[in-house]
Amino acid sequence: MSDPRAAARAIDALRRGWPVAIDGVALLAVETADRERLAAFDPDAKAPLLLSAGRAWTLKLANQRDAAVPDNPVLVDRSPWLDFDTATALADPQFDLATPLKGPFRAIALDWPDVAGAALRLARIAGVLPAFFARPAQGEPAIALADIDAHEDADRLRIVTRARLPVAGAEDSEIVAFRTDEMPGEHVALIIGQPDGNAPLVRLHSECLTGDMLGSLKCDCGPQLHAAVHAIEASGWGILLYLRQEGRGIGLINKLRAYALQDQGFDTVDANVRLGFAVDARNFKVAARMLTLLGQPAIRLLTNNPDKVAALEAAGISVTERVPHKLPPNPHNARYLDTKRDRTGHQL
Ligand SMILES: Nc1nc2c(ncn2[C@@H]2O[C@H](COP(=O)(O)OP(=O)(O)OP(=O)(O)O)[C@@H](O)[C@H]2O)c(=O)[nH]1
Ligand SMILES: [Zn+2]
Repeated sequence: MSDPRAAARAIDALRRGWPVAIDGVALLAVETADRERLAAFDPDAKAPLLLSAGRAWTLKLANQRDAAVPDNPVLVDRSPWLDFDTATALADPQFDLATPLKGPFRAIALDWPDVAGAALRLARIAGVLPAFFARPAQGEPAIALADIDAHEDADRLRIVTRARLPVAGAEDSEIVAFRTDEMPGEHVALIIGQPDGNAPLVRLHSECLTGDMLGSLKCDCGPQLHAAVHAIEASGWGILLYLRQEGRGIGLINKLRAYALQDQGFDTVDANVRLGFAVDARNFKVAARMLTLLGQPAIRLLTNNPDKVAALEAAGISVTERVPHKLPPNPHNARYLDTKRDRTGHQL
């Protein structure tokens, strides 16, 4: 039996700088550790460092091993000069340009690739940098791989409450709130208008605190959010899903780290890779589950992103039409939109 609460406890531990054990491997997150915690975790200074494929590639470590499988995590041998500060420099890309790294570093065989992948996933869910010291477990709070799967299982989402919610531009609207017992973010659906027998016009909007709330001009999220409400209202009826998948699923802090890298000149794709994350870490099964709970197996989708169509179709939702959702660029987001068109397949 998998236990999603075990994953919730592990995520909490990572954020507090406490070690966790996944299937017999003890892991200490570099970001939330410090010298004392590292010394307590690994008194002999032998524990190697686990890095994501993207981070290892950025540091030119990935090609030393597994060149054929560039998505694989990499284990870095614990040389005497790989102390806590150096590990931080390996984990955190913000200083890559300013501080040429010490070395040399050596990638060593990773006998537990599934555990490594699970650890990096946990880091993403916890919103910390994907880098860990690793050694055999010695009684740390344990989780199994299946616990992490259970934690992210979209089928655990359920409707908790619903209420009328008139919004600007769509007064005949109802909000429906969804959650699982363990996951912190509550997703919501705004049902705009009344079902009229036609497939609803649906928008999947991923949370963007900077764009949705602060009026950031770096992206197109704020204008897209408001334009979606108007487009759905004008279409007769439909559903806006507001998904708590900030920063394409890497969380606010890591998105802002990606922004800091963009300040150094990297684009939105390379910034995610340098941090050690997937370019898009969102799980659109969440959206499919919400539509299923709302009784909508066939929809028209408002998006420029063919991946969203494919992900919904793969999760059993029939997308009968893709409706473009383009907003005019501004001087601050023009490069971002160009990158989406040129590198992530957006139809812009
Ligand atoms: N990691 C990261 N996330 C970003 C960045 N800019 C915007 N986001 C997030 O991207 C999400 C919005 O996704 P977009 O890629 O803009 O658009 P999309 O939803 O994939 O596609 P459309 O449906 O066509 O709009 C939100 O969660 C934003 O917080 C960035 O530079 N880095
Ligand atoms: Zn945004």
